[in-house]
Order: sequence, then C-alpha cells, then structure tokens
Amino acid sequence: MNGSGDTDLDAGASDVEGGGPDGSSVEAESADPALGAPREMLDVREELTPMMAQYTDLCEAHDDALVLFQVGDFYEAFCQAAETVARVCEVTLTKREDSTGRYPMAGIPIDNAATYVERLLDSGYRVALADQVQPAEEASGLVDRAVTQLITPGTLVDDAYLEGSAANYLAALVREGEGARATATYGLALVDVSTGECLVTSGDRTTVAEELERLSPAELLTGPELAVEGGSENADEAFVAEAMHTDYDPSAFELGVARERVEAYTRPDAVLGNDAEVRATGAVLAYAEYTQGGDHLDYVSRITRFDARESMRLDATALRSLELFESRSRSGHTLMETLDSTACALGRRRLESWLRRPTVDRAEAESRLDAVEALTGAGVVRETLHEGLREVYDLERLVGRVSRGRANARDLRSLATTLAVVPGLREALSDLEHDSPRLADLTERLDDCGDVRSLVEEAIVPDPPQEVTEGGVVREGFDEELDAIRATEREGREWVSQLEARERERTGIDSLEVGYTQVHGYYIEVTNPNLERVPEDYTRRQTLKNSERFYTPELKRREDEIISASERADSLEYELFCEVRTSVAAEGERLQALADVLAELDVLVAFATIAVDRDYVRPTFGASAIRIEAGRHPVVERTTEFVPNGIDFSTGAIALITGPNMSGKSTYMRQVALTCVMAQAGSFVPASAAHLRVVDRVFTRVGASDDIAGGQSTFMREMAELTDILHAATDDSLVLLDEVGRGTATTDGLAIARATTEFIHDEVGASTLFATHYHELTDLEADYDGVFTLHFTADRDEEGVTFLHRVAEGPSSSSYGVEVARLAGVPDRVVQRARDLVEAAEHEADSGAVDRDEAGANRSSRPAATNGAAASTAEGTPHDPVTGDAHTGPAEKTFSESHEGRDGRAKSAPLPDSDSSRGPRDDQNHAVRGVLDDIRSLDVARTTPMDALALLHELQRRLDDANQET
Ligand SMILES: Nc1ncnc2c1ncn2[C@@H]1O[C@H](COP(=O)(O)OP(=O)(O)OP(=O)(O)O)[C@@H](O)[C@H]1O
Repeated sequence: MNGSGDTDLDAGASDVEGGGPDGSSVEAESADPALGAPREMLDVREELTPMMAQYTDLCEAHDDALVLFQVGDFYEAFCQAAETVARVCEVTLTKREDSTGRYPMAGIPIDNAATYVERLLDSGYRVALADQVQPAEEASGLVDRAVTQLITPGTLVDDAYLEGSAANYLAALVREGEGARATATYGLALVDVSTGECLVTSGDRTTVAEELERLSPAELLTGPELAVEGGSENADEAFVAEAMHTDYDPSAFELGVARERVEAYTRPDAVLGNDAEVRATGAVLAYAEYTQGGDHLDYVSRITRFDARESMRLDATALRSLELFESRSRSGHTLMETLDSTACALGRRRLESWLRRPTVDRAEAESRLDAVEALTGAGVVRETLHEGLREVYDLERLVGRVSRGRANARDLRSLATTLAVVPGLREALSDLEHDSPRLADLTERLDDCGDVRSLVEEAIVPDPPQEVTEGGVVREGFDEELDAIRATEREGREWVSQLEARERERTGIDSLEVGYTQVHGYYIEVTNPNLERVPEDYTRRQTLKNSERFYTPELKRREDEIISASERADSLEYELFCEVRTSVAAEGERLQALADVLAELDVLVAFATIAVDRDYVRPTFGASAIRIEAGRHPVVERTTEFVPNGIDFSTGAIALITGPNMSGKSTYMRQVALTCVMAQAGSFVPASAAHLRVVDRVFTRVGASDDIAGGQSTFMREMAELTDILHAATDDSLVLLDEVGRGTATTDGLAIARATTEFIHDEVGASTLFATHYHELTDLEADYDGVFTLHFTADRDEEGVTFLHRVAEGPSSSSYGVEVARLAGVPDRVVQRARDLVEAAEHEADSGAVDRDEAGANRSSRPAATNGAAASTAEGTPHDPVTGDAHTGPAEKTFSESHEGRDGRAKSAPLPDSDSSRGPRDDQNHAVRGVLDDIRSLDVARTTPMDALALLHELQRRLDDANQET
C-alpha cells in the first residue's frame, strides 16, 4: 500500500468528507474519532505494546479509513473505532487490557468479513484491511501487518460487495478555465475498478452534470478548484450526485502529474483529450491505484473518450420518470428489467449501458437492428447462442482479478470455461454472417484465446480448492519437477500405509496400529499388554493411558521425506500457479476484447428473443415525423391487458392530450419515449409499425407531486425544469409535458401552459406530447397548424366510468374526475355534491357558449394568442384541476369568475400601493413603472436562474393584476 507521497489522500484537508452512498453527509473525517490514530493511544505512544504501536501507526497512515486490524482469525478495531464497529456491525464491544491501559475492542470474524465491511461502507466509511502479511510461525516477534486493500464505495472489486453485475463507478470531476462557471469546461472521468472500464468526457457545466447523474458513480473526487469558500461546489444543485464525496490529494489533479499517469495507461499515439479530461482521468486513475495497493492497473487498458452528444441525452429526471432503471410505481418494474433476457453479466452491463446512452448515430442503430433482425429469423441459432452465453462468466471482472493478482485457481478455471464456449458460438454464428455485417464482424472478432485456455486447462485441476497456497491446484503432468516431488510424497505415503500390515506380521501384535497426528507426526501404537513384544528398533514417542506410541528410524526418515516433499510441492504449486496467472494477465487486452464481443452478442440475442416472444417490430428511421402504429408500453403490457395506441406527428409536432384521470395519458406519453429509447438502443419496439426519427434528447416534465426534493417548492421545481426544456430542446427532441402549470393558480397555470405550447411551436419545433386538464388549451389546435389534439375515451353509465385506454383524435368533452374520486373511495356525499356542482357549471357553460357564439367571439385569432400569457389567460376559462372537468364558458364570464374569491365575493380590493383616487389606467401605468423599476434595479450578475424565475413570475402576476383591475 502506498500510504504516502503523491498518491496519499490529502491528510491535511480538513474538509475531507465521508458521505454515505446514500448521499447523506457525515461528519468531516478529521472530526470523526473513529478515524485516525486513537487519541488515548497517542498519549502513551512510547509505552504501547508493539502490536498496539503497529495499530496506531497504521491508523495514522490511513486516517481516511476505518482500519480493521487482523489478529489471527479476526479483524479487530480499538477505542472509538471499536465503538463504531460494534454499533454499525452489531457486534459485542469488549476490552483489551495491557500495561498501558484498557481499550475498547470489537472484532469481526475474517471468514465473514464481507457482510460487516458492507455495513461500514453503507454507513459512509472507507475501510482499510490491515492484514498479517507474514506467516505467524516465521515472525520472530511481532507479525508484519500492512493495509492490503482500501475498500471504498467507488473502488469495489470483490463480488461480495458489488451489487450484481451493474457497473460501479468511481468518478473525478474538474473545472478548467477561469471566470464564470458558465464559460468553464468541466472534465469528468469514470473508472469501474472491477472491470477496468474507463470513460472520459468534458463539456459545459450542464452537460457534465447530466452525465454525472446519468452514470451515477458511487464515489466522486473533485479537483481542488471545485472547493470554494464555505463549502464545495458540489453542494450546488447541478452537481448533486448520490455519491460519497472524497477530497483527494490535489497534486494528482495537476496537469503534468495527471498527463504522465494517463500516458502510462494509453498507447503512445493515443489522443489524450483536453486538459480537463486529462486532469480528471489522471486523478481518477491515481485514486484507483491508491486503493488497490498503489500499483499500475494493467487491466485498465481501454480509456474511452465520449461526447455527450453521441448519445440520446436523458437527464436524471427523464431516467426517473421513464423508469428506465428505477421504478416509482408499486409494480416495481423497470424497462431494464423488462428487456433483460441476457444470459450473462457481460451482456447485462452492456444492455444497461445501451439503454442509459441510446445512440444518436442512425447508422449505428440500424446496424444493431440488422443484427437483431438476422437473429429473429434464426430461432435455433439464437437458442444455441443463448445457451452458450449462459456458460460465460464475468470475463471483465475475472480479467481484473487476474491482473491485480487476486484471482484464485477457480477464477482461472472459470475463465477457461468461458473460453471453451467461444468455438461453439463461432460455429453457430457462421450461418448468419451474411445477413448482418455486424454479426460477421463480431464472429471475426470472436477470438477463442485457445492458447490461454490450453494453458489453464493443462495447468489447473478441473475443480481446484479456494486456497492457492495449500496445494491441490496444479495438474499432474504440467511440471516435471512437481511430478517428481509428488511421486516421492506418494511413495512415502504408500510405504506408510503398508507399514501397519508389515509390522503386525513382524511383531505378531494384531492390535498394532499406524497413525498420524499434526503435532507428533507418524507413530506405531501398541497397547500396554503387548509392550513386551515391541522390537528393539522402536523408539518411544508418546505414552497414553492404555498404550504407547513409537517410531522407527525408517518411519522417521520417510516422514521427513513426505513432509518436505509435501511442503515443497505446495510452494512449487503456488509458484507455478502464479506463473500461469501472470501469463494469463499478459493476455488481458485480448480477453477484454473478447468480453466486449460476448457482451454485445448477448444483448443482440436478447433483443431478438424478446422481439420474437413479445411481438415487437423493427423500427425504421428517417427524416420525417414520428409515426407509431398500435404502440404499447413495454413495461405496462407485461402485467396488464394492454390497449395499443398509435401516434402520428406528421399532422403536427405538438399533441395536446386530454382525458379523464386514470385514462392512460401518462402511460401513452411514456410509451412513445420508451419506444424511441429502445429503438436507439438497437431493440425492436412494441408496436405494429414504427417510423422514427433519431431523437437527440428526451425531456420529461411529468407529475407535479413528486418533486418536493431539493427544498424547492413543487411549482418552482416544475418551472425550473420547464426552463431547461425550453432552453435546450431542439426540433429533434421529444418533449413530454404532463400537466405543466398545475402547481399554481388556474389562471397562471393555464397561461403558462399556453405560452409554453406557443413557444415550443414557434421557437423549438420539438415533437411534443402535452397532457393537460386545461381543456381551454385545446383551442390552440385551431390557431396553430402544428398543434393537434388527442383524447382518451371512457364509457360512462349508471355504474360509473369504464376507462377504455384508447386514444382518439380531438379534445375530450369531459374528464370524469368525479368518477375517479368515487372509485378512489371519496365519501358518497362529497361525490354527489361534486356531481351537482359539475352539472351546474356545465349548464352555465352551455348557455355561455351560445352567448359567445352569438357574439362571434369563440376563437382567439393567432395574433391575439401570440400576445403572450396575459392575453391567453384573459381568454381562458378556469378549469377545475381536481375534477379535470372542462366547461368552456364565455370569455366575459370566465374573466369575472377568475376574479372572485372562494366565497364568491368579487376581489375588488385595491393593490396595496394603489391610490384609490387614481383611475384604472393610472393604476396600470403605475404597476408597469414599478415592474420596470424592479427590472432596472436588478443586479443581473448576482441573480440565480431560480431567483430570476421567481421574480419573473412575480412581475407577471403584478402586470396581470393591474391589467385585470383596469
Ligand atoms: N393502453 C392501456 N391499456 C391498458 N391499461 C392502461 C393503458 N394505459 C394506461 N393503462 C392503465 O391505466 C392506469 C392509469 O394510467 P395513467 O396513469 O397513464 O393515466 P393518466 O390519464 O395519466 O392519469 P392521471 O391523469 O390521473 O395522471 C394505469 O394503471 C395503467 O396501467
């Protein structure tokens, strides 16, 4: 372990934080008494026993981690660390007493250490395993101990800690460039220490923050420039990562140091990337090395630079609301889980990566789809490939272990088993090579690494033991010297095994027995009554109650021979095993390349199998608008009898969707997005036909109730997300808006919804699905060519409402909100009262509509609509967001209604600063002046986007109020 120098954690950094993987912050490490040398031991340092002095030294050298100190079969912790271990691991707190004092002590059994270490990791600790690195019998006094592994959430390598096959990333983040954050370049590097995968990207703050969220590392290192006065920049919303935050040695982030390290991991002609990328990569590799014992990590041989624009952008909100990897519903199902019919861990990780980053390269998507199509038509081949791939072990992690010198003989046999599968896969694929260039290429790249396989199969026994130092690992015939030693050992044992019969015959003692004990070795046992018949060459070894034990000079000689042969065989076997492991490690790159092919093949086979089993169709890509026929939601259809619904954006880019609650609007919108994600990942899609265009980004603003996190009001959060969408969406984006504007007053909400639709129509052009309970919004269809309406239907009879989950053209007439309330169990009296109110409102609306039509004021003209929110609001009818009922009334009526309080009284109170002697126009001018003054006095440089939004909202409200007062 390299505990000092340039790879040491910055011990002096008092702001080093240990945050739990759950993102919870824990005390600064320097303040956590469980870390570092125990104070009570430091006080008596000179008098400490050698073992306690060793413990103190190791704690001091690894003060970023909780040190677990091997004492025989246990890992021990002392003092405050013991108290923490006892509490977190729920083990007994005991005491250790010596001449210097009594120290709290807690121990965990080494055999079962993983369970306890995991608990410590979950509590936000890094764990340093201080192992005995010298056999106890060789030590003349104190046994040597050293930290052999630093276990941190982002650098896990042991299957016992890693959750399934998912990637586990350590990330480093840096900022390059002085000046405003907005103009700086951010660099992000991630490494999965278990597999050697390394990803690097850079870009502006938003892009990099998004990638950070998308790849969701378990641990995050930040460059020193990101630590700002009063806390870390990571506290800033853009970089909220659910990762443990580690401040690492700043020198590792220095450009020169980082460049040197990155160069050691890349080919001489490799393009290293910009300074931000180099610094982030250098730092992430330095820390990865540090945790793994300080050595270069040979198996990290594929540093992949990527550009966020190469894949469909999906921010954390989109990932969450589309339930790609995490479910928010009770069913607990996700897209990943629904599509995961992969056969091996390699494939599972690749599937996750393809879904997390669907390609925007049409040729790449088409090439994957060609391969899937070829496989859908070849059931037997598919079956053969799937069965073969089921035998494939996690080759990437195996290679990682081999390369770190941590693989045991079983790992090598697993590797050989995996390689043995490859010829069969090649053969199966040879039938399909002509149908898909991609499959042909994969077949070509399927290197069975026959030399590696032969080496392992010749060297290692088929079912080797877990331990590699105790013999029984190397195969007969692999090494002449080993065979000779083993022959000696075998001969010796055979001689001993026949000794009993020989000696019985020679002495005439029928009860004579030959045996062996660990302590005394071989013996000849004679019971007391037969002692006088013992021959002269017997020497007494041990006296028991009823017998004596003896040895002969020949037995002693044979015993020494056997023991020395056995010891020599064990150590020679270990030596040979290590040689084999090193030879395999030297082929790491080839094996990783094979892993890459197997991973991809597995996903393609899985996609094809699912496509056939679930009746998916191959999507086509083109420049024209998205058209999906009889589309389904891939996850919901697994558990529900699903009603297919299509979408056709060729009639317009913006679909306004109305319909009762629970009718299927959200499901419908999500299924369109999921179809695009799946297609760009390379999968067939759940539909009868799908013509798609490559989507650069999916935006979701879905659900108003679930965003209270982050301390912002729901509405603020909703508006912030809307801001992001309106700024960043392009005409290649897909935007899902679910009830935007619901979080505020009806008038404002409708105004915002309308203005948003207009803006997307005029400025953005993105394919947009907008589910809304503001039925007034559907009027926009008449004003804008690009806007069309859809609605969900339901049957209503005396029994109540039956949702048909079927989409149809045009706006809906009613949304049956009251019936949903009834279904949900709202008391009858309330339901009945609500029905009466709805009826009354509908009645009023009907008569109003007649008036309005007669007055010729039924539709706003386009110029009026583009006047913006205030104009739209004035025209819009407040819509009950709870029942969702639509009842288009006369503009005049709506207008006056919107000024009535809940008690029905007109809101005629003057604005606080209005002068009652002034006329309405004066009031309006006064309000406008006030707004202008406020804008002028605003310090733009010091205003955050959120403050600006809030202010804008407030100013709009004031203008609205003034407008209405006139
Ligand atoms: N096409 C469909 N076929 C069958 N069941 C469906 C379909 N679409 C939705 N459902 C089911 O209907 C229920 C309601 O769907 P969803 O949440 O999409 O409705 P909604 O209109 O968005 O409701 P709300 O307005 O209350 O948010 C869900 O349980 C879903 O599983």
